[in-house]
Amino acid sequence: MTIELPRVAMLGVGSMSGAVLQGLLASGVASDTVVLTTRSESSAAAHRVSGLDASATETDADANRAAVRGAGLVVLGVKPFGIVDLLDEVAADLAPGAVVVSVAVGVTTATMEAHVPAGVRVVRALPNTPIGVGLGVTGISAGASADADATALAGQLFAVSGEVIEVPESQLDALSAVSGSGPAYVFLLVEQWQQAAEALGFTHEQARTMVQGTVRGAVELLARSGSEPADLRRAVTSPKGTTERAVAVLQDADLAGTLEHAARAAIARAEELSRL
Ligand SMILES: NC(=O)C1=CN([C@@H]2O[C@H](COP(=O)(O)OP(=O)(O)OC[C@H]3O[C@@H](n4cnc5c(N)ncnc54)[C@H](OP(=O)(O)O)[C@@H]3O)[C@@H](O)[C@H]2O)C=CC1
Ligand SMILES: O=C(O)[C@@H]1CCC=N1
Repeated sequence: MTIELPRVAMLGVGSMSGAVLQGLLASGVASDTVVLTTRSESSAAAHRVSGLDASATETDADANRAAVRGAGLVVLGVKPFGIVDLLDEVAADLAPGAVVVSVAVGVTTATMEAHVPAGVRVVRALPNTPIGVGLGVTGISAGASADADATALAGQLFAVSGEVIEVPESQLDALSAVSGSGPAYVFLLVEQWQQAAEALGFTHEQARTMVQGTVRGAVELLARSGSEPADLRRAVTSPKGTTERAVAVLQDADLAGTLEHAARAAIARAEELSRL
């Protein structure tokens, strides 16, 4: 999919927005469509090495304001507690009708709308880092200020590199607790599973091949077969066989309950962040 975007200003380009940027460039968006800012000069310099227009607030106090001038899309990629200050900094320089998209967890569109001029349209998105390899999952919600065009434009940023789910804003932090944070859950599972394999006497390399190869293969099989995971699990689990014993141990650990508990802890933290 190739897309036409207006000039895009990305304010704060770290792990998350950096992955969104990677996805955009991989999809064919021209690098001169995008202007970037970071806090540190070292981060901006790293982007300039890749031929991008990047400046740092550390060395140019006007960097954020300059970046948003004339930008039709402004992507906020700073930490949640930095969003309001950043909006106050750039508000007077936002183009009339600009679409401001925040990827921050916790900070509501109503909060953001109170810090931008009338006519600026605010959208929230919660992507995840696999968007950098074209396999993102992004939740998106329009603020009261955003019309369908604004939401569609913002959605394109993420749809070029994965799936986009539009949800009511009241569900966005819960979506983040599933798919936004989700890659961390998968990486933790892989880490701990590899540790278990090493405890059984395999080398780190062997454990890596077995666990990562199995995860990749199982996910691909799930995607290509179109089957339910429970059916594929049953196909591995021979009655009275070995997997049955292992799965019984895992089921005793109440994985569903533990994952729900983890997600609720993330949602509670998003609520705390919304009050900072
Ligand atoms: N990481 C993830 O998987 C996800 C993160 N998010 C959201 O993304 C946002 C960013 O998180 P993450 O990418 O992990 O954080 P990072 O710390 O990796 O990135 C933050 C970026 O903001 C820059 N920055 C900080 N202050 C300013 C400023 N005043 N002006 C311009 N740039 C600034 C930093 O510059 P420098 O590099 O110089 O420090 C850095 O590039 C958060 O709000 C988070 O809630 C949402 C979904 C998933
Ligand atoms: O941990 C965080 O706060 C961010 C939001 C979702 C994933 N990372």
